[in-house]
Amino acid sequence: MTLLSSWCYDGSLPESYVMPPETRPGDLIVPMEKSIPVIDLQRKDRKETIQQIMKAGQEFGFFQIINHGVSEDLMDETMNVAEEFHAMPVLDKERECAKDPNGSCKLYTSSYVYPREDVHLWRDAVIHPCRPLDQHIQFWPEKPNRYREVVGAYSVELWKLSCRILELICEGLGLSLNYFSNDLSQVPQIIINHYPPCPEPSLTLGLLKHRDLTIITILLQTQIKGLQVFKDGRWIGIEPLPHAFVVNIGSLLMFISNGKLNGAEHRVVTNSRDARTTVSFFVYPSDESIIEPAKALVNASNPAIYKAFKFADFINVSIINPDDEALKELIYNSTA
Ligand SMILES: O=C(O)CCC(=O)C(=O)O
Ligand SMILES: [Fe+2]
Repeated sequence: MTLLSSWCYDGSLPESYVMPPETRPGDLIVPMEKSIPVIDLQRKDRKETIQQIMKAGQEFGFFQIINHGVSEDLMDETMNVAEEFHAMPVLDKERECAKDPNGSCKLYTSSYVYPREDVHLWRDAVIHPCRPLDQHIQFWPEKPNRYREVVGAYSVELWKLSCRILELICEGLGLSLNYFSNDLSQVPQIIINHYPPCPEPSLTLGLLKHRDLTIITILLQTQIKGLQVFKDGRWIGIEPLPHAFVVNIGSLLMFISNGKLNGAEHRVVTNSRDARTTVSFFVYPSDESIIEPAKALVNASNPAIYKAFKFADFINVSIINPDDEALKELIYNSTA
């Protein structure tokens, strides 16, 4: 396998990474002043916290959380292990990700569909399931040495944090607090993204404009900028805050909330100086889960914007056999 991190340091930007003008990042300096809300989860007033989350979820689809209860040491250790993983030689990374005969741990460059891409993305990634931990941890990398110990502890904490955030969102939406405690949130995955320094950051991207195909995503980043959110027709940079998490609403929660929460579009720009590593916690449903606007949010004056569909069918038309028309047909309720 050719990973970006194994060849990119001495090269110029190959043609296959040059994006068409309309998708290029263009301005690398984007405003931070209107950046996304920062929400303190330790505030005493639960109602206030919920209101802040709902407002941020509607306006930006993104917010940062501080005082979230995950230890700073664990966050730092997780980032260290993530950076060490991507710094290993390609053959080591391949070996460490090949422990599951069913391929649950995936190492790839650009996107899942590299061979089908017109233009490649400037990132490498590893993704694996993390729950229940004892069913998956034996297939995770054993190098760097502390990978399993640290990422295992991290995924347990992030699971708890995701449940807490989803409960606050349920309360904000007026859904029962356990709305997501069934199949809808039971298959989280850890993804470690790595964006090496890029020779031509203005011509390519680490990730194209997208919505996460998740319920929510919780992102750990460092002080190195790169993530941008699309709001009101322009890009806004997400300012790195030490030991904060960036939380975003995924498309599935946009469907379930019948559009009340915004699954915001975002992208990743690269830079020529620093490698950037991020760790995302993707909250996913099981393949068989039915995604649909919550019944409590739909009535005669708020008809369902979206149809009910199986998560696996959504993944199929979004990623496996991407087809825009089939996707629209699957998700939109034409009678609304
Ligand atoms: O690396 C980042 O800043 C964002 C990653 C992301 O958007 C994703 O993994 O879906
Ligand atoms: Fe994303």
